[in-house]
Amino acid sequence: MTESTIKVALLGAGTVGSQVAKALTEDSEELSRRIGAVPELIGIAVRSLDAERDYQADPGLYTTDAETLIDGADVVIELTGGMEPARTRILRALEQGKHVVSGNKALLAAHGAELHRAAAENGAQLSYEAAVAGAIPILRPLRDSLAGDRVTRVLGIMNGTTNFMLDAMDSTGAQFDDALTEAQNLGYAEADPTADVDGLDAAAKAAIVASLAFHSEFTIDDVHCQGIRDITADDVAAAAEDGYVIKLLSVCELDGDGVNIRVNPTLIPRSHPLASVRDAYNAVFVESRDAGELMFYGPGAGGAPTASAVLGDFVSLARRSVLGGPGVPDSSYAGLKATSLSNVVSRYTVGLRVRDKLGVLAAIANVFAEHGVSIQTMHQTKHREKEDVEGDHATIRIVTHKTSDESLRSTIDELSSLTTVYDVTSVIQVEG
Ligand SMILES: NC(=O)c1ccc[n+]([C@@H]2O[C@H](COP(=O)([O-])OP(=O)(O)OC[C@H]3O[C@@H](n4cnc5c(N)ncnc54)[C@H](O)[C@@H]3O)[C@@H](O)[C@H]2O)c1
Ligand SMILES: N[C@@H](CCO)C(=O)O
Ligand code: NA
Repeated sequence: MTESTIKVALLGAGTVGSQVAKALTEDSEELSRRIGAVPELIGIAVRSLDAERDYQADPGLYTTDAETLIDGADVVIELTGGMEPARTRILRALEQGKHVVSGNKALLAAHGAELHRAAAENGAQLSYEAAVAGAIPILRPLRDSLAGDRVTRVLGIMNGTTNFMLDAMDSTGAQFDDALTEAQNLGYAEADPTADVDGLDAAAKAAIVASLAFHSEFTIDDVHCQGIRDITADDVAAAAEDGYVIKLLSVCELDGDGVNIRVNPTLIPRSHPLASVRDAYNAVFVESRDAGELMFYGPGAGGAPTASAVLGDFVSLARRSVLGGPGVPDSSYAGLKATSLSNVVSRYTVGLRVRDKLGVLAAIANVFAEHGVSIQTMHQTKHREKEDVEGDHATIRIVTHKTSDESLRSTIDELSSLTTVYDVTSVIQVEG
């Protein structure tokens, strides 16, 4: 019996694309057995034919003509990143009924609805497990395994770069910029790492997760997002002193008739399971009505781990294609809307640099009280030599009881206007 072939076009040969090219080349026989057809890598679209790559495939496979490559394929694997030309190329493939695997969370979080529609209209499959939490299977569990349950909340660490950086700052006292450079060298960061640092990568993932978990359409614009750019070595050290680590947390939860989706740095007690998520690992908790609490943990970034998720999608859709089945479109029947932060309550830690004189603490405590924000602990952590301010000054750290985002914001606004407060050095949520 002659086996059929599945023609694969790979777009991009960077950190992840190289590893996918390697697996498609070296594991072809094993993949054939799993699929029931022979995967044939027919070409790799690149920007430059003679760039250095982590894996060098057959030189004849590289091409700068992505469109012709797509037109001759059965399956297109997009690993170039960014909006264009990735969007146009994926649409071109889907409109011809070709199946697509992508790891492009930025694109999915901006144009997911359009891509899903194109897939459904043309009987094509669109899979993107690699887009969220790297190697960790999280999208397939949300789409398939939990399809009969009701998810109420998803939260976790969904960006490897910032987790790597915060972990390095916590465990070795590394500086922000050095930790970022190392994360880039290890292949964790996006081509433009500001997407990682400013929380946009985690926000894109949160929008994708929320869409699948709550059967609705969310984009990155629905996510309240704060990155880690303002987190200093002092913040990390102060958190450590109090028994906390700082993590960039993503939360998607039912909020009345809608869904609240947010990303922000958060203090986590060292005893909390999320505190032990180190390096570029990710962890995602899913809470649902019937299953209760589920935890997914593993490598959230990096070439080979992410290639694992890409190949999982590829084998899965290729097998379905061999069996003759159409794709299973994502459902967005629920149509839930994103909510504002007004109902979100949390504890916060607030760092202040103040003039060190009689009555300052009382004045600060009074501002919190006026806005109905209850203080749990308040201490003067350090005296510093004067640098940019006149006279003695002190660093104050306050931890609040649970309060609304709105009350906290108005408290911070008023504190900032006090002449005795030089600056508000940090405002970070506290979990647990
Ligand atoms: N690196 C990771 O850990 C990781 C994890 C999950 C998802 N992703 C996603 O996977 C995708 C690829 O990530 P990466 O880390 O491999 O990025 P990368 O920057 O290492 O590789 C992208 C490659 O695509 C090439 N490219 C860009 N535009 C192109 C075009 N128009 N035509 C042909 N080639 C083009 C670039 O030259 C580069 O070689 C991105 O969408 C990224 O968000 C990456
Ligand atoms: N830049 C991303 C890659 C994985 O999606 C991260 O650091 O998590
Ligand atoms: Na994943």
